[in-house]
Amino acid sequence: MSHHTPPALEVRHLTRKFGDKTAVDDVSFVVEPGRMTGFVGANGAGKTTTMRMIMGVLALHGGEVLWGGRPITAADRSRFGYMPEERGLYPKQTVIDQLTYLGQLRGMTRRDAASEATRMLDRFGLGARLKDKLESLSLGNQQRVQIIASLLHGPTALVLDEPFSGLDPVAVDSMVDLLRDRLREGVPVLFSSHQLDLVDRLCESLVVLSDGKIMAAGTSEELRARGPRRFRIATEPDAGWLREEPGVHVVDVEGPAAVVELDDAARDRVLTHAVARGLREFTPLRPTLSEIYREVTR
Ligand SMILES: Nc1ncnc2c1ncn2[C@@H]1O[C@H](COP(=O)(O)OP(=O)(O)OP(=O)(O)O)[C@@H](O)[C@H]1O
Repeated sequence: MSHHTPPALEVRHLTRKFGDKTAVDDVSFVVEPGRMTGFVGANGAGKTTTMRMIMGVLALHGGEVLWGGRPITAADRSRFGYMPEERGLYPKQTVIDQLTYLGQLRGMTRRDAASEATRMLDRFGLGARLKDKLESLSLGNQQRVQIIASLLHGPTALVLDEPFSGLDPVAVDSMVDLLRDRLREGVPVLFSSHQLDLVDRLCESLVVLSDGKIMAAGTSEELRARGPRRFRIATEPDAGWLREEPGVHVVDVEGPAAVVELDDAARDRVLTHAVARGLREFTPLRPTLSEIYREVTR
């Protein structure tokens, strides 16, 4: 096989209505290869609907889905890994039979599917539960099996609807390990989540949806560069004077230290004044993705 850039997953002007309501409204974003992209937004923002359209289980009312720059095909989608919101496994079947069967549906041989499923179950701490029925597992463990089902066939892209919900921190970490294997091979990963702290820790890119519309989309760096810049400024004996400075929004001040938002025009002037007042510190702060999320959905 020739070495080529792995494909990106892209949606352009995606639109979906339910009756009078536009659940997804002209949504465009790119999930870059090898990148964990977090998909966040309040309940009902349209994340599940968007993911269903990407996977072709829900018809598009406008826009398109592209894979590697071309309109996506059913064959492309069949190589994706998808974890739908409704978890569709069979409670009465054993874990290993189920995963083997799902692997075969995805074109694996019985033997490959069984050995890969066993390997992944081991990594997920479920090696001893192979022959147990799914319904005898805790919900968190059922969730792990569901995750393995979406990863078993070495998918070319991953679309995961709330994959971490209900997982304990250890399970989250082992899942992230499994995902990183795929990311290293250039697989784009889109996952929705309500857990902003997790998104913060895991994602290089973020897509923020609100009421069906894109509020922000891009890499963490791009999004951080967009908002107002925050600085920590310390001057002796106190930093209260910053409240009087034009172009400065004081977020917090305590004795000699303050956290402020500055526009570029104010920065040099504030620095000059700070030096005149006994400068101790003038440090740019990196907002977390959670802060960016709150900023763009405010
Ligand atoms: N089959 C449907 N019929 C009618 N309305 C629907 C249907 N599916 C979704 N909707 C509506 O579309 C909007 C978006 O729903 P969606 O499930 O995509 O949001 P979400 O961001 O995934 O929310 P959550 O975080 O709660 O899962 C909601 O207002 C929802 O009620």
